[in-house]
Amino acid sequence: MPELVFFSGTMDCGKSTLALQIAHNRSARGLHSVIFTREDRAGAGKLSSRLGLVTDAVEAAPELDLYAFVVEQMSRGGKVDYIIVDEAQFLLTDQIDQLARIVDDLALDVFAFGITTDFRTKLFPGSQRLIELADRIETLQVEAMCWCGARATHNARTVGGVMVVEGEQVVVGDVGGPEEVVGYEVLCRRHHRRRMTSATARAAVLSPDVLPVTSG
Ligand SMILES: Nc1ncnc2c1ncn2[C@@H]1O[C@H](COP(=O)(O)OP(=O)(O)O)[C@@H](O)[C@H]1O
Ligand SMILES: Cc1cn([C@H]2C[C@H](O)[C@@H](COP(=O)(O)O)O2)c(=O)[nH]c1=O
Repeated sequence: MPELVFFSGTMDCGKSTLALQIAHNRSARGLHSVIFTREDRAGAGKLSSRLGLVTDAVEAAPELDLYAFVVEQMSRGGKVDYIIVDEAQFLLTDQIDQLARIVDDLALDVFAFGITTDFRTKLFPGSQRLIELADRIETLQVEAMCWCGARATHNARTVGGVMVVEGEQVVVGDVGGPEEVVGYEVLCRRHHRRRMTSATARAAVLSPDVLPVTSG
């Protein structure tokens, strides 16, 4: 049975790498994919992994009907065996419904990859719809780690290394960049709740505790 599978995890846990591996293994056996992505860091129409691999993809802009796009490809004689979608959290809920229709009406597997929650721990609409519709949800096995060594489960947005909780839901960016710019850091829930990034934890260790001064 064809399936809609949602591979989810934090940022930097290997989702795009796995998407590229699935595409590689299947294309080595003569299977043809349509690869959709949206707002990849490498630019429009690219699916890139931090391991340095990159492939061309179809930019799933908000106005693109993914079901109609695949039907069009097939009706022109294009061979389509399965679909890959990266950065699926950025898709509109209607576009996730179109993916489910691709599975059900065109009998194609759809492998969607994305983060579930934003920097405020709220579900992205695209991810919420995937959780609602997917046949299967897979958590990636390579654990991203918090600075404390625990499994990272949440994505923090940082400015100058300090976690922020205000701002637009979508700001394309990366982990591990220079601290002065807007970036991201993956944290365990405990440290996300305490807004403790690696930079603020370091600063806390360096500054001696200030004892309360009592008079008299
Ligand atoms: N220099 C490196 N050597 C080995 N593995 C790396 C290196 N840089 C990144 N990675 C691996 O790549 C993963 C990120 O892969 P990527 O597919 O870009 O993640 P995602 O799409 O989930 O954000 C990291 O978790 C790490 O396992
Ligand atoms: C948490 C969070 C992330 N983003 C952006 C940042 C990146 O461009 C992508 C995630 O890509 P990855 O391949 O999984 O690292 O999402 C965002 O726009 N808003 C957020 O809250």
